Amino acid sequence: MFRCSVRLIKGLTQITWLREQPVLPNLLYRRSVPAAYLPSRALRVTWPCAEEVKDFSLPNPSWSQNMRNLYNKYMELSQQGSWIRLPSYNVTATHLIGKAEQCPDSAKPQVTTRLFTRNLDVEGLGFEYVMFYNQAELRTVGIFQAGPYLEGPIGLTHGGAIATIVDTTSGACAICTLGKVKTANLNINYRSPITLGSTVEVQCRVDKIEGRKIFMSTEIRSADSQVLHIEATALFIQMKMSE
Ligand SMILES: CCCCCCCCCC(=O)SCCNC(=O)CCNC(=O)[C@H](O)C(C)(C)COP(=O)(O)OP(=O)(O)OC[C@H]1O[C@@H](n2cnc3c(N)ncnc32)[C@H](O)[C@@H]1OP(=O)(O)O
Repeated sequence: MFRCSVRLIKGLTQITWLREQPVLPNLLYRRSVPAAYLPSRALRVTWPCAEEVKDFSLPNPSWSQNMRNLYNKYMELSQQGSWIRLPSYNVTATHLIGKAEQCPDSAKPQVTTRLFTRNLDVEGLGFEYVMFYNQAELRTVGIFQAGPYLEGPIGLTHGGAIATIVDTTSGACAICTLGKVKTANLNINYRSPITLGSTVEVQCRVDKIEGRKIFMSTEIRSADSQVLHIEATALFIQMKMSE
């Protein structure tokens, strides 16, 4: 599936054409697990292909009412077909292999890495978020609730944690649009602080695509849209076929 996605993507520069491409093959393309991500023998973490693999972008008891309201809004839009909820796991390789696919025996040793934004075992302490992708408009929306372990200034969210959410939400949009990418550049204007525990809406869109470069812009606003917290731009580079 990965080779197929790469073939489809190769040489494409027209946004209009990209709008017609399927989302999930880009997100869930299959590839072998790189040696660098395979485990040391000292640590043991459950392999993500286990049946009970958890999707972290579903509601949990730590979610605020604002978070639930925004989630319900985009779930309703998803049912109408314009948006798709992006599943989220705590090991990056799970996204690459896909939940439904069988683990190759060679990849079964226990993975020791965790996705940075999903590295806490207790719900609500760190990053609580869910992302939706709109394929027709090449946009993602992230609904983000900042937990108490993301503190920077007293009672406020750390700027690095905010940068992480910008990178993650705009990166997810770039991946859904072009396939595997890396962040090359991230610029953030912090307009007003995000209080710990509050819920905000992260709006990302593709500005343009030039060859392997995809330019994104992001705004973070309060749940009621009244307060502008962040304005950001990012550049992602599509990975080469050999990577
Ligand atoms: C599973 C769920 C995940 C959710 C999403 C998470 C997203 C998170 C993504 C990340 O955080 S990635 C980790 C942080 N990023 C890195 O570690 C990247 C480190 N840098 C690199 O690996 C390389 O520099 C990079 C891949 C970005 C580019 O190297 P390449 O060899 O592939 O590209 P090349 O140097 O050939 O440049 C290709 C084009 O991009 C341009 N370019 C590259 N870096 C640039 C830069 N920094 N600024 C502006 N332009 C840049 C370059 O000029 C050129 O333009 P032209 O095609 O017009 O000539």
